Amino acid sequence: MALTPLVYWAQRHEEIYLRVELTDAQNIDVHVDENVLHFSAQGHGAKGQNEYKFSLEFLLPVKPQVSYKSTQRQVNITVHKIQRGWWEKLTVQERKPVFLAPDFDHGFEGKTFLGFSWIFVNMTVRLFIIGRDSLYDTFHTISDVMFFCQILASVEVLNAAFGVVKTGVIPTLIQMVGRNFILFIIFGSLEEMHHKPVVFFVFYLWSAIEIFRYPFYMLGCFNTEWKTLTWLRYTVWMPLYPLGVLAEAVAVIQSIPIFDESKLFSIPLTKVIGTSVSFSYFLYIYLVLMFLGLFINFHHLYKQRKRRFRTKKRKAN
Ligand SMILES: CCCCCCCCCCCCC/C=C/C(=O)SCCNC(=O)CCNC(=O)[C@H](O)C(C)(C)COP(=O)(O)OP(=O)(O)OC[C@H]1O[C@@H](n2cnc3c(N)ncnc32)[C@H](O)[C@@H]1OP(=O)(O)O
Repeated sequence: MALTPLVYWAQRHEEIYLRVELTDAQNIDVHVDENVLHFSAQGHGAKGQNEYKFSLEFLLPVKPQVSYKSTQRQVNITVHKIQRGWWEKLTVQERKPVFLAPDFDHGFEGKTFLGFSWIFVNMTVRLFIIGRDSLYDTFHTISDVMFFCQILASVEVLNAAFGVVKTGVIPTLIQMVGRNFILFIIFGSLEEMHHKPVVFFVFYLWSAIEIFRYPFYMLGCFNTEWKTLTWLRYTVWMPLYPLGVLAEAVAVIQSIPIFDESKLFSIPLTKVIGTSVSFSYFLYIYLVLMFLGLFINFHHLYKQRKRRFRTKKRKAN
């Protein structure tokens, strides 16, 4: 007897993603006929090894060509919308089919937002309660969550590279490389940096922008906009980005004598010469790259801001 598998769904403006919970699926047949997706396969699902089937009639027109990929754990199906836009639900039926559920795996923005909010609130509260002393132990109290958030945020580069979101790969890459370099190399590898107040300024400036940016993306996923939030997302970076890069530059400069002394990451030259090239030479080059990166991303964000507010004005007319 054919059973129904569990199906999770998510959407982007141009695509629908279905994740069918079937392990080792075989004899897979997926096709769209008159806007109805038909799926059948043999595999191991919620009711053991069996034949599983389902059909879904989409809310709005989709292209008849579907693509799918079967992994050991699931079958991933991608369907392309004919018209770009956000659907309020997936199917035409009034009631959602029982086997269908939203796929929250696509919502990394939510987790990253929670992480950065925790950082921002925690640092603010500690500053009010402990005062200046809180500047000296930011790394010990915050770094684990910051590592987690930054690793999650690195997904943004993949999203940009695979065209999941409409954003440039280069600005996203600059942002990711820039932050991870400071977090993992400058702060992460040098214990001497952990108690410096600069850690507080870097973490505070990073998280201050993200508490506006991620909710803005999250609302975008639901095709919703809150004007004040949009304004904040496209304005707050103006003072924060240069200040953030300045704080990062201070961290790099403070780390140079430590790298020189410890010889960490220095490149040993041959025994005949008997010396090594200090990592600090790379850091001097990096300082120049930082301001180049700042210029590229400042220009990018300025263009995004103009595009966003120009489109809004045009829509309003
Ligand atoms: C090549 C390597 C070289 C290495 C050199 C290294 C040098 C490094 C130097 C630079 C160091 C910088 C380190 C960083 C410091 C700081 O962060 S300081 C603190 C302040 N920081 C900021 O203000 C920057 C914040 N960051 C950003 O804004 C982004 O990361 C960005 C990449 C710089 C720009 O974002 P972008 O996505 O391009 O712009 P948006 O307008 O926001 O988005 C475009 C559209 O895409 C949609 N979208 C994007 N992401 C998502 C998502 N996750 N989910 C859903 N949708 C998303 C977004 O909604 C937009 O769509 P539309 O609304 O339809 O336009």
